[in-house]
Amino acid sequence: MKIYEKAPAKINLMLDVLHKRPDGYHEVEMIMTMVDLADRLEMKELPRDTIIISSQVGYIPLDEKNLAFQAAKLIKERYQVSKGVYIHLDKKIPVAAGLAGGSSDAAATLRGLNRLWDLNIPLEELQALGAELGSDVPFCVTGGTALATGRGEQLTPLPGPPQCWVILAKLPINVSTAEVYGRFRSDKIQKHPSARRMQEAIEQGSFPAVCSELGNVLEDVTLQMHPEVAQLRETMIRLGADGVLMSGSGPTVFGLVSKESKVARIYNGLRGFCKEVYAVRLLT
Ligand SMILES: C[C@@](CO)(OP(=O)(O)O)[C@H](O)COP(=O)(O)OP(=O)(O)OC[C@H]1O[C@@H](n2ccc(N)nc2=O)[C@H](O)[C@@H]1O
Ligand SMILES: Nc1ncnc2c1ncn2[C@@H]1O[C@H](COP(=O)(O)OP(=O)(O)O)[C@@H](O)[C@H]1O
Repeated sequence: MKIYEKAPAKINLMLDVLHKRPDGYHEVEMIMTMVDLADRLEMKELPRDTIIISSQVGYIPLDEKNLAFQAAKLIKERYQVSKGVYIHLDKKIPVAAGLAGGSSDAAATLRGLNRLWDLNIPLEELQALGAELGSDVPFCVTGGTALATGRGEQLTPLPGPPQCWVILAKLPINVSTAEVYGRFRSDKIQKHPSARRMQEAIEQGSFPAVCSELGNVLEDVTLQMHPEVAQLRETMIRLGADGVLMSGSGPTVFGLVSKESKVARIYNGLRGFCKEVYAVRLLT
């Protein structure tokens, strides 16, 4: 039997870091939502007790470093499954981009193997398994829109933000999430974004309020390391995006745009100096 799962990318509409915890992680407050840019996973049962990963791209690990491999291994061990699985990752989400591509692949693997092997694991249990793989994986298990606290694994579902276009632009720069958190200094923060005000903006369905509440305290860290990301951000504002922010630890910058008539102009303007540009819708 063969099954398919979609693994969409996430963006952080706001991200605040409260403090560093004794376990080395940072306590965060984030509002995350999914966009219609997704990897596609094909999963096929194998009679042998093995996990095989393939992909059409050559720049991700295909061994135990792959998050889909780790998810399959975890579920097999925890639920004593002796069958194997072949997983093909059709990668569409840019890698190490702040869009949680690997985390979403891990979450899709958990959902997919739950179906493939009729394990009937409840969603909350899948999320708890996901938390063992990465801070963003529990959110990716259910998707939608949520307030994430703790190290990102404690989730409160929210309604979807008002529908709009999302223009994503990623320069060919690799950013390590651990390094960005490592360089973060809370005393350097001028203004903290507010989860409460972003939540209100979403609940009111106010697109202008969502745009004005966008904020990410990791942005300054990545922009200082890579000034070209700051230029990209400025260009997106100049081209007329209604709200602009870096997603997660970056380097992807996204622009929210309400009018379809503006999308082509912004997209084409960005393509001038950034090869990877996507114009997608929110997954509400
Ligand atoms: C910044 C965010 C925002 O959504 O996303 P990305 O930019 O990675 O997409 C997340 O907090 C990233 O989540 P994720 O990528 O799953 O991180 P993990 O694998 O759990 O952790 C990678 C490393 O980041 C640091 N880390 C991560 C989460 C957190 N709350 N505090 C941290 O300090 C730790 O150094 C950890 O070793
Ligand atoms: N299935 C996967 N897809 C993409 N990257 C993966 C995957 N599994 C492991 N990785 C590794 O995880 C790292 C972070 O990738 P990714 O999840 O795309 O970043 P981010 O969390 O910044 O969005 C990369 O260095 C990549 O090599």
